[in-house]
Amino acid sequence: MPVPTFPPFPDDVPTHPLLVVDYHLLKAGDKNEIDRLWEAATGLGFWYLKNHGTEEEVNALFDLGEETMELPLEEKMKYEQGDAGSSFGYKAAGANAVDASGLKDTIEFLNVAKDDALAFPKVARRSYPPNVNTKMPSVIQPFVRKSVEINMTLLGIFNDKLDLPEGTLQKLHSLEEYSGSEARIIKNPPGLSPERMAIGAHTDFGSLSFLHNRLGGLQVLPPGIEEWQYVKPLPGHAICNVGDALALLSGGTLHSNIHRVMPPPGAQNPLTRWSAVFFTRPGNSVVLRALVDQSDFIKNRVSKQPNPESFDTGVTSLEWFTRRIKNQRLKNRTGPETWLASRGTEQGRA
Ligand SMILES: O=C(O)CCC(=O)C(=O)O
Ligand SMILES: [Fe+2]
Repeated sequence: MPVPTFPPFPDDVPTHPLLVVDYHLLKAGDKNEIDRLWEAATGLGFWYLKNHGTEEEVNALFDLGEETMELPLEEKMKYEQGDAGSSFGYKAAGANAVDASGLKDTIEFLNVAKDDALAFPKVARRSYPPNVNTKMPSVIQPFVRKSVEINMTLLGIFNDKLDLPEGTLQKLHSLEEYSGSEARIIKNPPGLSPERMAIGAHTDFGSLSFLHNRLGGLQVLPPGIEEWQYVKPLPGHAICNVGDALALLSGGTLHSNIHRVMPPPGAQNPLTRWSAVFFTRPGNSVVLRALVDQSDFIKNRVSKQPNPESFDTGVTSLEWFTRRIKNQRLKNRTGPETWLASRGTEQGRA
């Protein structure tokens, strides 16, 4: 399908510029580009990535998303993620809270585990709608493979910069171990008030997110700033960000920034908003603690943090991830404390 054109992103809303990082140059080992990535990842923790070569895979995933979300709700609900804290499968609009008051989210999404994508036609973690299975080899697998390659390249660069023994971060995100890594396709319906939160303020649970969207709506709350600012989508540019797991492993060197999703602003508001993401998360057994024993750089960094003890969570990636997902679900809500129990490294900013 040809890529449609959209009304322009408005020029009268607060917008936060991100550094643009060129994936070709990173692959070629360009020192300036590597330094720019490092600046972005240790600063806001968000950057644009160009020349990532995943355009076709992303367009195909958007088409599959449309096809899937058009299925009757009853059919989609057969593949629902459930209330026990597993992320894989379908999530209906309104199943999660967007804030402590328990206001409902407005997005529906489908998450496909990287373990299922790579094991297909074997079922590793759970089942998916038949149309998704049909497109697993032609759409999901290619998107997952390219996303994994890109995020592993970024992890390799961070590994060097953090002075970790060769391959340390890559091993903690091994493809062989089951993990929470997943591909996600998100739909937010059109015409909602620009003030209506679609996804509440959060930090991402895992290590690296590789995000694609066409319309505005993503907002960040940069450190030291009290106003939410939009991240403008740029054609052909992915938006990448650091999540909690990598922030913890790196002793806070890499920054997991709080963000949320609003309906598209301005002339884009009447349109359905789609986004596609690949989340790279550590293997399920990885304990989320700063890698102080493997890097003096990280050890030194943690010692200078106001709360060094917060960099040893004592829980595994699976436990971290399960707690956060479970407590976002409105079915599990008892009161504002449930929302609080879903929080990550936001440091009280949400
Ligand atoms: O849709 C977006 O632009 C961002 C989605 C997001 O933050 C998430 O799924 O964690
Ligand atoms: Fe996110």
